[in-house]
Amino acid sequence: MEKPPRLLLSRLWLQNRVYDVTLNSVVFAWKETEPNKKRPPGSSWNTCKAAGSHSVPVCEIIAVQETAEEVQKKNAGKWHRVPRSPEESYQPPAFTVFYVDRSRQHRWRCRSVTFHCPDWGLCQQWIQTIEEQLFLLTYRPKRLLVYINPFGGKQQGKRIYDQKVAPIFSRASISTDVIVTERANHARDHLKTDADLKKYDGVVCVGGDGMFSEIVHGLISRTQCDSGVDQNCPEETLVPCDIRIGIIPAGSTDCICYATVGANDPVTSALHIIVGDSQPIDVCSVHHNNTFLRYSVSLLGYGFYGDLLIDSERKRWMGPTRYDISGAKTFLSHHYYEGTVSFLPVTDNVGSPRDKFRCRSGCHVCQHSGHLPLEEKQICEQEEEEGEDSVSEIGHKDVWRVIRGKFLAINAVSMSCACPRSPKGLSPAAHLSDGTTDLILVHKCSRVNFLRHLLRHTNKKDQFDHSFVEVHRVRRFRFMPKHQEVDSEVDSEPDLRERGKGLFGQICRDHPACDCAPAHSTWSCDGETLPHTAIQVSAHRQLIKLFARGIEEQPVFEDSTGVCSA
Ligand SMILES: CCCCCCCCCCCCC/C=C/[C@@H](O)[C@H](COP(=O)(O)O)NC(=O)CCCCC
Ligand SMILES: Nc1ncnc2c1ncn2[C@@H]1O[C@H](COP(=O)(O)OP(=O)(O)O)[C@@H](O)[C@H]1O
Ligand SMILES: [Ca+2]
Repeated sequence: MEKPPRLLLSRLWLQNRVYDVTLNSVVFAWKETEPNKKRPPGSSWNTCKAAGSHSVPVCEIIAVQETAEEVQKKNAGKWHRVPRSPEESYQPPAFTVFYVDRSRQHRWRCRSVTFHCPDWGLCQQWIQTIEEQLFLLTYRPKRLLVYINPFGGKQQGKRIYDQKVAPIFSRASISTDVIVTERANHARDHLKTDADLKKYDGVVCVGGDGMFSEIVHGLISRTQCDSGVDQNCPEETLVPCDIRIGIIPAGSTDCICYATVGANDPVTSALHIIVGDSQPIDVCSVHHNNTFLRYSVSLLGYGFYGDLLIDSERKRWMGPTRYDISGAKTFLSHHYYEGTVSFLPVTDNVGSPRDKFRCRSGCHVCQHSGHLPLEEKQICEQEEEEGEDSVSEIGHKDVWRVIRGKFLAINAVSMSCACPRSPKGLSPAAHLSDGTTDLILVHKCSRVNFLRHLLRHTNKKDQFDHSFVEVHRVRRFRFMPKHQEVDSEVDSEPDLRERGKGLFGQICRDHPACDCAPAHSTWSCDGETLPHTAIQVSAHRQLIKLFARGIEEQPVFEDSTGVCSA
């Protein structure tokens, strides 16, 4: 491949060493001319030999600025920067380049490198040329609308934004309008009706998955409303949202951030926003009959995760620990729920949920998964009673399958749902933007087996390799709880049944003589509960876009001598 023409080449100092520094439209690079030797006073700039080199893609440069001469001074026991005094030794004009540096575990850091120039004119020429190249990166955001949930996670959202994110946005010359939310659904309602979205290149959410869900609901509803699309119709093809969303993780699970970037780190996310990354994401719409309920991007869970969520909401004051306490309690209660799951398996997809390869940056499965219209397909229902061999219609395209059974958990995940609690996620091979969701059915089994299954979310073993677990990649599915199969009228109102109270009450649920337990669970949808248990779900391919690029393959680390943290 032909190299792009060089824009600048100069011999400059970096920490008293001499470097050949080059810039073309793709790469900014510096190569030490004589390693491990300081430039002797009065020596020529042109007598040094080539040695170790460093390079940064132009698209990963954050900013360039003229460097005011500063020195580190100790005052009252603390080091701080002060301008050089005229008596201090002469330092030539300098410029600093801020750029993305990859650290461990998919974390990005903003590094800087400062070059001293022999004259003022050359320094200005470098600054101007780099700025011109950055100006050409038109996909980078310049104006952002930021929503901060001050109560998400450990209630650190505001501090995280002010201390870690705002300074890098300002370094990258991004202007922001910041709204600290005052109530639940404040961000959603503002986006739906009030926000002047034309003013912005992106919306940033500082909070957890629940807060992100608010932003998603606001933007999707606004887009459908502007396009005249009826969200209540389950068969509608939804219009994708143009504006990208950035997530600064400050919540309890942070799975959407983790599964799209590979880390729940505010600085990493801020840098992905600044460089203008774009990652399309699938969204599931959830309906009850012809009524729209919610959108789901991460986990739509019935049984274990639904019960866990209900319990954890009462413990919100505990912060993220609430999920561990409620997780243990829900595990002990060991509820199973009867019902019927019908689903439309994907037959034309490149991937499967049992694949060993993962959805990563530039994923070919996501790029090549075609978009099938969602109109009703041929329906051929077959019943598969538990314990019997299932007879499937192999080779038959777009056939609905029906599974009636007793389930400990029914989970639908449109992405892996990797998070710090489960670094590989609920469905490790799920794809961010292939237009499908992975439907995981955990049939009734013993507590010990269920624990084995749960533990596998935290280690390298395959969590689907159990006789009581099945996983299907689907475009659509439906669920009908058993108690509503006979009388579908029951579900015309939201479920308001009283649940068994307390841990003991829940454990008694399996005892036939005890009538204190509910016949159904509650759906948890990205951390919110749904008012109905009978639902229809459709996956919508690439409905929203994030400032992310998918998880990058692990980089090779190299020592960046002469480079310091920003
Ligand atoms: C014995 C060890 C068992 C460990 C099992 C761990 C499996 C964890 C999988 C977690 C998947 C999380 C999917 C994401 C869900 C979020 O949308 C939702 C709301 O998040 P937030 O707004 O940030 O609070 N979080 C949950 O539903 C919590 C799931 C907690 C699981 C322990
Ligand atoms: N100012 C606020 N007061 C109360 N609740 C809020 C506020 N702003 C947002 N929320 C709600 O808080 C819930 C949890 O937010 P989130 O940031 O996801 O934290 P967590 O990850 O801890 O659940 C979301 O459902 C969101 O609607
Ligand atoms: Ca998907």
